[in-house]
Amino acid sequence: MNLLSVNQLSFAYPGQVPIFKRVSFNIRAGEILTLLGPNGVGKSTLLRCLLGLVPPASGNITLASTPLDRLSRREIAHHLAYVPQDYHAASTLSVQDYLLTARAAYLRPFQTPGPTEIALVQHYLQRFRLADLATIPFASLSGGQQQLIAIIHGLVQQPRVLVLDEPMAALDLGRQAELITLFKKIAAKGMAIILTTHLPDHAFMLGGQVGLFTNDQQVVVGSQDALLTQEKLTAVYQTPLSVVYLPQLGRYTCQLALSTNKSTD
Ligand SMILES: Nc1ncnc2c1ncn2[C@@H]1O[C@H](COP(=O)(O)OP(=O)(O)OP(=O)(O)O)[C@@H](O)[C@H]1O
Repeated sequence: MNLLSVNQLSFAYPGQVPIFKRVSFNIRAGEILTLLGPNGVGKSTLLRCLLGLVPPASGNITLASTPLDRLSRREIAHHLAYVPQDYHAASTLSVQDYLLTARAAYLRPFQTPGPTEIALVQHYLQRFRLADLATIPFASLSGGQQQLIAIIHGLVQQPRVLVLDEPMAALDLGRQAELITLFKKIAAKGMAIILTTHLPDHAFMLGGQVGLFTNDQQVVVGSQDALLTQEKLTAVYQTPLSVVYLPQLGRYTCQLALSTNKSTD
């Protein structure tokens, strides 16, 4: 069964040319979809459409068999968690209190989180070896720490579909490896994951489907073999790229086709 269906979706900001036209794809339980494309092409905008935060010009989105526009924000939050790119909240909440807000959709009005919610937050903080940050104000964390806590916020919500906007942009290589491993593990247990990234290697490591934003307002969704080719990626990013197979890792890598030779300019 599809958890999320996007059918012929088009979007334009008021008075502007369309960002994307007639995008269609389905996400089932346990699937990973990596969205790739240049700066400003519309990746975050598509994610905001999936959240119902901005209305499409045409087309429709179905979440857990119900049209998205018939679901309340609370109902959407039961199915879908969103980790935005601009999570840098000037929040004075402690890390633990900030993470507890992820459970809001499951609490009654004015009900405060209890031991079950606190244990869930502690579980994820410990899993990421961040338990000592629990009492620190979220706003005082480093950029990478804030990004990790924002991702944990999405996990604490325990959604069926986890949507993340450039979740690895501020993370060191060790944390990126940890996150890619975790995403594969939770996808194997049934959570669907949609994320954006600027590194095709993230897609190669994650496996799953790819959504490639082209420069003509299209988003092509399909297999890595079909879409993450040297020719297609070079055309999308408008710079020479080299896609080569790494036999020792059993996967492809995409590198900028720049050498260390001195420029002759
Ligand atoms: N609220 C808005 N009103 C008008 N235009 C907007 C708004 N938000 C974004 N845009 C424009 O829509 C286009 C797509 O922006 P979006 O943030 O979706 O791109 P992106 O692919 O996520 O970019 P990046 O990789 O740089 O994060 C950009 O040209 C941006 O300037």
